[in-house]
Amino acid sequence: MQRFAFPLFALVMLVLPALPVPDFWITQSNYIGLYAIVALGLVLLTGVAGLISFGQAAFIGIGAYTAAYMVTQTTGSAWTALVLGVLIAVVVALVLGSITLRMSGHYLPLATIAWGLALYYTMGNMEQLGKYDGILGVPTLHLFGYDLGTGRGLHVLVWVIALLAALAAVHLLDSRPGRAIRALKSGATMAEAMGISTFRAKLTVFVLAAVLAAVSGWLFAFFQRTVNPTPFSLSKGIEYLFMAVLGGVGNVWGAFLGAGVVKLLEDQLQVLLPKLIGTSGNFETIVFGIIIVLVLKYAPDGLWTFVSKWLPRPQRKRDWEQAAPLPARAKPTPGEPLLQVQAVRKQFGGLVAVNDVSFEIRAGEIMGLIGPNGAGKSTTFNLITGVLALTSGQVTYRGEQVGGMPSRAIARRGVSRTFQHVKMIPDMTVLENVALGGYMRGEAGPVRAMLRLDREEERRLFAEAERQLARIGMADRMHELAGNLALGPQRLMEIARALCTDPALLLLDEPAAGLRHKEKQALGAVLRQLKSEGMSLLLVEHDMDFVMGLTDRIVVMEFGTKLMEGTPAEVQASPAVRAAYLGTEH
Ligand SMILES: Nc1ncnc2c1ncn2[C@@H]1O[C@H](COP(=O)(O)OP(=O)(O)OP(=O)(O)O)[C@@H](O)[C@H]1O
Repeated sequence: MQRFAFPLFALVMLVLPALPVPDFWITQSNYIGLYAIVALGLVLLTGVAGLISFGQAAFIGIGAYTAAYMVTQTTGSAWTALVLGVLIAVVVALVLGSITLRMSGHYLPLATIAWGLALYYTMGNMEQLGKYDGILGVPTLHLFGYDLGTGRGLHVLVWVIALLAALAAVHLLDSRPGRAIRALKSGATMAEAMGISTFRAKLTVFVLAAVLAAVSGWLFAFFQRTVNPTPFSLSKGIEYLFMAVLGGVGNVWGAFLGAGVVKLLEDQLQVLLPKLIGTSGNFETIVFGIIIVLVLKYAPDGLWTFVSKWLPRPQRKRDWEQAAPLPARAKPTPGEPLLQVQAVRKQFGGLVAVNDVSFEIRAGEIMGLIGPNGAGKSTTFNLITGVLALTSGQVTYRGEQVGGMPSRAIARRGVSRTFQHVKMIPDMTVLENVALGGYMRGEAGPVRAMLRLDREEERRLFAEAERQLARIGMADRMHELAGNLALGPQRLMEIARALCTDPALLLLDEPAAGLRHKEKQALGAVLRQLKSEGMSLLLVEHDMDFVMGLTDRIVVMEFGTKLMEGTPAEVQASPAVRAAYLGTEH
């Protein structure tokens, strides 16, 4: 059914101008199309990537003013203005994004507010742009010698662009770069551990949203045929955000629903409210405020959830059977020194969480890292994988100094990991989550993805993801949503995702925590199987039976220091370990 929904919707919107509908309908539909293009950018930016921008209206202004200025004040064509407007928006987005996106928290929203205000006053004070009166007399658009006008002709162009943008967004979200963007919301740590530059992914989506807004602004100039600062103010920027949130920020089609509902409701309220209240004013803003509070409370994912409930979730077609395998790295020979941790230290203010700890892992062995709560095991893990910066000490992997490298650089060298608290994208399938691990082994970028020129690589990634799921015995669950899995299968899925990175060393942070007895046995079998295939493993684990039965050697930590290192038998026999770890006396 969903397969037919898009062509049907597209058909209706494209033939609408040819039907004997009132001109008013066409005008409304033009507005909805223009708004939806902007809201689409916000769905990607806010809904998918979790970044908030109040400055989208300013990017629309860039597109609109560039078009209006060029066609009225210069000999430049409307199409040159489109290219230039988009270019300016890209440059502004790159500058704003480069400054703010490396920083966490509220820097981006604040910067977009400043940007929205600055552009509004710049537009309103520039003589060349007609100050607050703006630029009047923008001619209509011509395409192939045909005058598109401001009604039915332009409607076709507006909706072709809106629908193509939606299709491109759908394609992007179902691709290698799209999965990277979708991973942003779950926090940077997991994405970076999969080799993703989260900064680049954020910048990509921020620029994309700016481009969509600028294109909408370009259309807006020829639709209104006059351009002034009011439609590009900060309050309009908030209204676009409102459309995306109301429609459903997590879904491409939510942008269309949000744009439609806001536009139609706004018109109705503007007529109705003055009659009810007896005086005119922008009362619809108050009603919108109330609506958004209600929607956020009762349908936090927006109104689209009420529509999507009725649409079956399409299952991915398994078309990767013939796909060529992904390139794999040369594996170390068994016994080769793989990881050397030399006197690593981590201080958090006055607390020494890891105190000059040293150990070595050789290729093909399973090493355990144990110790009481707070001993510094997870911190040691984070130092090895580059999540935390070393205070001092060295980490050498296959002869190369990796201490101090960002975690994605370490991941690229073949060190992969799972997390103490499972980190995944709940609304993606198990297969897609695991394919995220293959990110470093592909190269398709956003443009290739939007144009659907990445399908061969996607097939190879999915074939690899399925192979890794089969390796841990979960291939039959690949189409399930990851968020619907119980904790045990989620932990196994994380291992499959780590395996999909083609690692030579796998770091597992409490893989058996929360697992039932049978699940632990299955996990033990999987890890033994991996070892027999030459994989090297370092695991932090609290379950003593699990560790003792599985590992070749164990490092015991206590209060941030290394207490001892030895075989499971030696560790079990050590009175010092018993005292420290099991809380018994010597
Ligand atoms: N980001 C941080 N800032 C300040 N202190 C931290 C931070 N991370 C860890 N610590 C402290 O460092 C010490 C070691 O913590 P860590 O999580 O490495 O221990 P652990 O051995 O993994 O414990 P558990 O088994 O409970 O996970 C603890 O005292 C912890 O409170």
